Amino acid sequence: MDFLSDLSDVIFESKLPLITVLLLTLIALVFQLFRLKFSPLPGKKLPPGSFGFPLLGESLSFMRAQKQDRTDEWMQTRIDKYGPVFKTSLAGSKIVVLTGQAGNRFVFSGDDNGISYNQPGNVAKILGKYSVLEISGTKHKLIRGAISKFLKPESIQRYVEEMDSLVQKQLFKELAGKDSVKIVTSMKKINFNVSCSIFFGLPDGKVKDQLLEDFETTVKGILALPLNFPGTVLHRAIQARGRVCKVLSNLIAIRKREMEEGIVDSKDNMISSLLVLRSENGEPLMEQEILDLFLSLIMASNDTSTVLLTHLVRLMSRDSEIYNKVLAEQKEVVEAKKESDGKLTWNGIQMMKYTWRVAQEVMRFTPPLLGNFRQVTRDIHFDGFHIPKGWQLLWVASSTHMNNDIFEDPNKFDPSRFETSSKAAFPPYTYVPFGAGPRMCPGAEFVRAKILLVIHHLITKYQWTELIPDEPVTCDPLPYPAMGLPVKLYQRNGV
Ligand code: HEM
Repeated sequence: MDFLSDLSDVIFESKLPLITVLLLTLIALVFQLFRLKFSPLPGKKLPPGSFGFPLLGESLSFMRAQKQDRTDEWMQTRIDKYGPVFKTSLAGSKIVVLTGQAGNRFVFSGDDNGISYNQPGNVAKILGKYSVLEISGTKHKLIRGAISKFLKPESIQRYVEEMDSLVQKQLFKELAGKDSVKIVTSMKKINFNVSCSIFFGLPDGKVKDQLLEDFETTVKGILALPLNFPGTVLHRAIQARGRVCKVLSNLIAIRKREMEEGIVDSKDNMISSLLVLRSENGEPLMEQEILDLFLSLIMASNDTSTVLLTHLVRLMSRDSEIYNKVLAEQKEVVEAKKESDGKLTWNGIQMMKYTWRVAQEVMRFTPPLLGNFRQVTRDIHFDGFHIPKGWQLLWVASSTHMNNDIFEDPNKFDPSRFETSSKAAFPPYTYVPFGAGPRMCPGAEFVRAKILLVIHHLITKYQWTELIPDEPVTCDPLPYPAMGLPVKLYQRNGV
């Protein structure tokens, strides 16, 4: 029986005391007998799979796999055993994992098909009920439209020079004069500072530094136990959320004033563009809606971009051929900048084709987000299986990224598979680091520009080597090097 294999996992690989294991065994046996006798859904064909232990489900083995960066293996074992659609139970929820092109297509197909985007756990408590991850229907369309307008290539072209000077300044602040740094910490700060300046027009200084600290505390609440009283992680997170909202609320008041005085245009930053937004009935957004939206934007953009940058830096310290090819391309951009007064323009970004292919291949191997959840809002069917209302769906990027029917020789790191000529080779819904469909990441172009600017300035000024060879990666829940990727820096001359 499935639960027996889970049990042996727990006994042999976990550090639970024997008495706990025996107690769990007993509960599991009683539960299994109960389940066989009183099946809750007679006659309905549920997806195959195991709910594991009562209460614990398969959470222990999943968490262990995450810690050891073996989540793909955890998924693959179940795909081999049950097929591309299987059920499991994680963190107290019944979940159907959908993998492969058809599974992805089903999840990504929309919000009105019995599948809603609302996120499980503490997400709504932390990001607020108006966060972009919670809203749906016309409100989602309205707000998503406004964010996308600000993040689309035409808009980025307007602020790319500002973004470039922000990246240079932040990189200098983080790296200048140091002979070693932790890449994760530095990249997180650079990402946060650049995004906050571009999105909200927030200047550097103590307020911004405190905002990052409070924001980090806020994010920790997402995975915390749902216990909200003084001393708990969730309580601290909710307090920190209050402080973040206060800073953002002050900024909103300043932007409102500036707009009234005609000092800024509604296109100048995201706050201004949301302040002029009107619903079908001509109603403006409430301040709480704007605040929740901002929190979800910072949340969605910061760690994901940091993971991508971190893995790019790590790869380039390990693979000198890729490092040299990226450097050669970036030297061409330095030459081209001479034609535009030393400024990095949108055209300069377009020249960084090879560098972006490397980033794309990094995201194929290590998608910054494993995948994402959906809620089932009414009984639905997929691939002949019944999925009851109240369960959750989980789509998983790596199950198509590492499939050799889709990607030739998937374990080979090969950026050339993203050359335009071979693009048609990937069927839709198979390369999905940014998701797909109406909820696809609206920040993909913004992140491309930001990542390329950081790599441009980093590689043309520095070389680096890892200080901890073979540092393991651990997913908590995003895949970061366990010790934060400390590197030794060498200043480069003459580029
Ligand atoms: C490498 C960096 C990034 C990756 C890999 C990434 C990936 C994703 C993924 C997988 C989703 C969920 C799609 C789904 O479940 O269907 C998502 C949603 C989202 N992302 Fe990103 N993202 C990145 C950077 C950003 C940035 C920089 C921003 C903002 C500027 C951003 C804003 C959002 C928003 C607002 C959503 C929710 C969209 C909606 O519900 O309509 N992301 N992202």
